[in-house]
Amino acid sequence: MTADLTAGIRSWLADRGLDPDEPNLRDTPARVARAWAELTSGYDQDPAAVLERTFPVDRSDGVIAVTGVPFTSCCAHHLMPFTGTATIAYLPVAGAPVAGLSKLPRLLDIYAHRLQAQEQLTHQVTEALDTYLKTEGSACIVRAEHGCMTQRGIRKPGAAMVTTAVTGRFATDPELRAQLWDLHRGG
Ligand SMILES: Nc1nc2c(ncn2[C@@H]2O[C@H](COP(=O)(O)OP(=O)(O)OP(=O)(O)O)[C@@H](O)[C@H]2O)c(=O)[nH]1
Ligand SMILES: [Zn+2]
Repeated sequence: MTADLTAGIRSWLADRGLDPDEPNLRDTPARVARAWAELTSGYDQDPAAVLERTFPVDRSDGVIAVTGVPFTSCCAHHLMPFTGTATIAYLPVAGAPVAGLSKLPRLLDIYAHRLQAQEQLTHQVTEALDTYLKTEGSACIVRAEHGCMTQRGIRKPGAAMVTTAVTGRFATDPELRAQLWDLHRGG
């Protein structure tokens, strides 16, 4: 599979009228294959394993959030990068064990290292939180710039896509949702 990609890139360079053996291009097919292995490494990782390890806490009945989490992903439509930041939040069932803080960005990174639509990425994060932790709801807000929209096609640098996913009490309680947006804005 990696060999096919390497051969494909080499053939594309040649078709484009370039010399695949010139010094700057000689190792490019192998580099591209390595880069794509990294960009799609999330298919080999299990989100359940990330949230498996939890910790008991005396009180865990408020919103737990991590904000401003930078990420990079790749759009399934054009295979171009999209980059931005996310807010990830959940409301644990009172008294339930909580996940380690770093596990929320780890969860995002697993899904981001798959070929994505931003809406899907956003929902996959909340689905995983609700599936693998005891929550009364979860939320994810993603803001990102898509290379396929900023560097080619319509070419609108600076235009960002914002997507949200809310479940449980975040979906039904307006006060919680307002609190979520305050947290997202850094309040
Ligand atoms: N909803 C959504 N659309 C995306 C995402 N990433 C890329 N796209 C869009 O995918 C669409 C693909 O549209 P097509 O018409 O098949 O492809 P295209 O001719 O390259 O379209 P243009 O980008 O408009 O030039 C484009 O409108 C992209 O902006 C994403 O994460 N979510
Ligand atoms: Zn795209």
